[in-house]
Amino acid sequence: MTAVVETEGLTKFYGRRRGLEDLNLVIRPGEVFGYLGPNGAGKTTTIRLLLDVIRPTAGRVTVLGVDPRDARVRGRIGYLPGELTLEGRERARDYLTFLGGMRGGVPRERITRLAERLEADLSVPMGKLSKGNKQKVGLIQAFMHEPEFLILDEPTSGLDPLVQQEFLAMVREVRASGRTVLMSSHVLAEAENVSDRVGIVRAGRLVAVEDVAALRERAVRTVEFHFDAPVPREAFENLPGVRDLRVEGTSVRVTIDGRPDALVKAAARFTVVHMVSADPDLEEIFLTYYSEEGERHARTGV
Ligand SMILES: Nc1ncnc2c1ncn2[C@@H]1O[C@H](COP(=O)(O)OP(=O)(O)OP(=O)(O)O)[C@@H](O)[C@H]1O
Repeated sequence: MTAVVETEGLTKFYGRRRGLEDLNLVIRPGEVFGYLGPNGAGKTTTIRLLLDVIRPTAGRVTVLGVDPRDARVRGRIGYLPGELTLEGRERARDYLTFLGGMRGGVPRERITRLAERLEADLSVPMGKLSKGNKQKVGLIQAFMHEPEFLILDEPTSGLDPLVQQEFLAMVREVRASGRTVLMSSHVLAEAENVSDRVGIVRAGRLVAVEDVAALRERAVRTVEFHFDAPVPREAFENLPGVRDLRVEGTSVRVTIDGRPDALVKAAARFTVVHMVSADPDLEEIFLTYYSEEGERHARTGV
């Protein structure tokens, strides 16, 4: 299958200032790719290159199999810019209807349904929309024509937590229909929920690309079992991935590194009355990885 995005040595300098350097990235059809990095890392630069808003200094890029300069590809993409400018007296609904017409006609009910889901007020003139409502209008226009590829720059900024959840549900639906999403963020927690893979960019360089499920599997977490009677320590010793074993009467507390399978099977030989497993803090794992491996990647390129 053709990659949705494929870049080779993609580079953008603004004069002497590095925006992005030597980006080699493939985004596969049907995945949600989280593009993460601190402010000024190069996320927006990458997105603008994909959309032909700016042109590369060096390197190559294809989007949905074609050069982004091919204007026909634009209609197949839904784009939420990071800095949205929605001004004027036109009502949000009229603006969205107009845009929908430009994109070959978007059913009115679809716009209404998206507005309901995001709790967006479309009766307000655009210039008078609150920041959060502007963001919602931006999201509606990105999703409404059901594009093959959604590029969302900081999509949840300004949205309250409940609306964020709804947005994430929308992203999952896009993936379920086999379409592709690239979303940028400077917060891992926001992207980890829905992303299949995450890429980290820093100071214009991609320092890591990780599978979220694999990252979770590598995570260190604490697990606690409570049994109906005291258990022998030996039953939990030397289990693969188990560290810091503490057996106190009827409870067992361990740190596990990787899969909990062996531990769960060992515990299942006794009567478990209660179990606590702290969710791995992906942000923490990622930061560890980011500071150790990431530094190495950045230095050596491997
Ligand atoms: N038009 C421009 N002219 C000069 N430098 C620019 C321009 N746009 C971006 N840069 C620089 O390129 C680098 C990458 O910026 P970019 O906007 O891509 O980062 P970002 O990861 O999107 O950050 P943010 O989260 O703040 O939007 C920064 O050092 C920025 O100052």
